[in-house]
Amino acid sequence: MAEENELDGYVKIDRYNPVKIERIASHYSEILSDIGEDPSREGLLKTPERVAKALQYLTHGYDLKPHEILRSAMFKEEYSQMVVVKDIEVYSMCEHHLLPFFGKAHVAYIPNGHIVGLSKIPRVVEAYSRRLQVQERLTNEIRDCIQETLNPLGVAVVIECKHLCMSMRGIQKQNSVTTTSAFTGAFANERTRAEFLRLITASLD
Ligand SMILES: Nc1nc2c(ncn2[C@@H]2O[C@H](COP(=O)(O)OP(=O)(O)OP(=O)(O)O)[C@@H](O)[C@H]2O)c(=O)[nH]1
Ligand SMILES: [Zn+2]
Repeated sequence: MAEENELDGYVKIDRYNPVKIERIASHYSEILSDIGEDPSREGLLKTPERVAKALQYLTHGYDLKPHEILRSAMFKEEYSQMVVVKDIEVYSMCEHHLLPFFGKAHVAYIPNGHIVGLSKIPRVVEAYSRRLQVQERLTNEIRDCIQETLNPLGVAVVIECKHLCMSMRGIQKQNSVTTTSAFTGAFANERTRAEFLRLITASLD
């Protein structure tokens, strides 16, 4: 079982649950046979176990507690301008095909007496993206977690992703990007939302 630190909701993801690994691996051994492969050939001998570990890693967000992650680093501060963390890499798996979708998340909030340790925002993105997801729910869950924990004046989340289920199979559109967004509070205001959108499209150079 992944080992949990009760204090901050983090989980050591280098520890695998051996019982689950064995079970998942045995399912994958059958899947290999079902697709016409020979699971006993040399190159595939360790594949079921590798896939089981990869899958456990790719879904380790279920073991994380994003609200606690945020609560572990909240600081009283009178800063009341927009805080934006942009270009956060996202790697998730679509719940319909178990294929990856990946891209970037941009997150902003307007503090209301408290700020949060900056690294905790990408950690929240990780906690929700390392699960089976649809992009819309991922977007809303990140927004809700920040709103519920930090109680800021507003939260904004924009996610842009490519879905492999739309490029390497199915409709096979290689370049389509899906954008989702979710806002609360002050971001209902058109000017505030426009400032956020300007900041996430601005470049540092
Ligand atoms: N809204 C939403 N849809 C998604 C996401 N990821 C995958 N999908 C879609 O989920 C849908 C599942 O539709 P189905 O018709 O049941 O599955 P399918 O026959 O494999 O569909 P195709 O992909 O069109 O071949 C597809 O349209 C996918 O593009 C996501 O994050 N959000
Ligand atoms: Zn899909």
